[in-house]
Amino acid sequence: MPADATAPEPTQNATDPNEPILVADNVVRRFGGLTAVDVDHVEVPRGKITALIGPNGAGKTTFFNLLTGFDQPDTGSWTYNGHDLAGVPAYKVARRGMVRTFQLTKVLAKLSVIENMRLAATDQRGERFWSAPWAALWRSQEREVTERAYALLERFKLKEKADDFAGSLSGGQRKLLEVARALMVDPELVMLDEPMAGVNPALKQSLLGHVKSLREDGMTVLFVEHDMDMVRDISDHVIVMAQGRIVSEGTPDDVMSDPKVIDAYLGEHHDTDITEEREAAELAEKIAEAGGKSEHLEG
Ligand SMILES: Nc1ncnc2c1ncn2[C@@H]1O[C@H](COP(=O)(O)OP(=O)(O)OP(=O)(O)O)[C@@H](O)[C@H]1O
Repeated sequence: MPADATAPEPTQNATDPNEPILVADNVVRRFGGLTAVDVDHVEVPRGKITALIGPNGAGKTTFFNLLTGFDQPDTGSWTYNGHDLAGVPAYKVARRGMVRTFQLTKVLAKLSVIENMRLAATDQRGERFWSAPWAALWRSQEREVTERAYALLERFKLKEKADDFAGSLSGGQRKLLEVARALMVDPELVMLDEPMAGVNPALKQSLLGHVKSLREDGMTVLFVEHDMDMVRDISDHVIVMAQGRIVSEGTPDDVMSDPKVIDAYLGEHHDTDITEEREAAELAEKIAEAGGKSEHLEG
């Protein structure tokens, strides 16, 4: 047992600010006859906010799951800070400083907010934390975890809710809690899965501010999102997936004016019902509008 069992695994040495933090090559994931992910090459720039967008079923969540060790690809490799991550289990990926958020589950909803925070630290430290035989060491580690948890709850304006059940929080507050939980391990790369889903307009601005503050604190953010306003507002870089592949990349303005992106949103729905087709058309319109809006602002 090493002296400091709770210390994050050593972060890797390739931290040149100009080097991408994450690089993936030839990552393929099939479900039976369906190829959900087929990414030839993609890079996530360090210290920036990158959005991963695409129509429903494009493979975004599956790709997230693969990168973070929650699923295994059929083929492919990817590196984080220059080190191979293929085959590394999710808790070790988190220990190395790459964490992702999830929707809260029922079990977590029945725990208090502070318990959720504390659990995030222990989850990601792995079982050996709890099997440590030294009670004194435990206690001091627990104290540190609790202090960190309260400090983060304060930052995310959730301190008053510390003893409430997580299930009693609003959708937006749960999203804040998810981000706060992710920060328990002091990550370098934070991956957010649809942070705006279920968030009311009042909390949206606050959440946007928090995501931007992660970048100000030197973290890299990669997020999956359908909310095009958020994508346009805060992304430095946008990666677009459709049918498992990367179809476009660039600044928000670049991708939102890329005909391949509009096609991707419309094309997915040629054979589907009229409601889905209308939704896709509206989304494509929103992308076009958002692109136009930013051109207008810049002009
Ligand atoms: N466990 C699974 N078994 C079978 N098919 C799956 C599984 N997970 C995902 N898929 C399929 O893989 C494709 C990609 O799904 P995925 O959820 O990654 O897309 P997405 O871009 O995240 O979509 P959304 O924006 O709707 O969340 C879809 O066709 C989906 O039905």
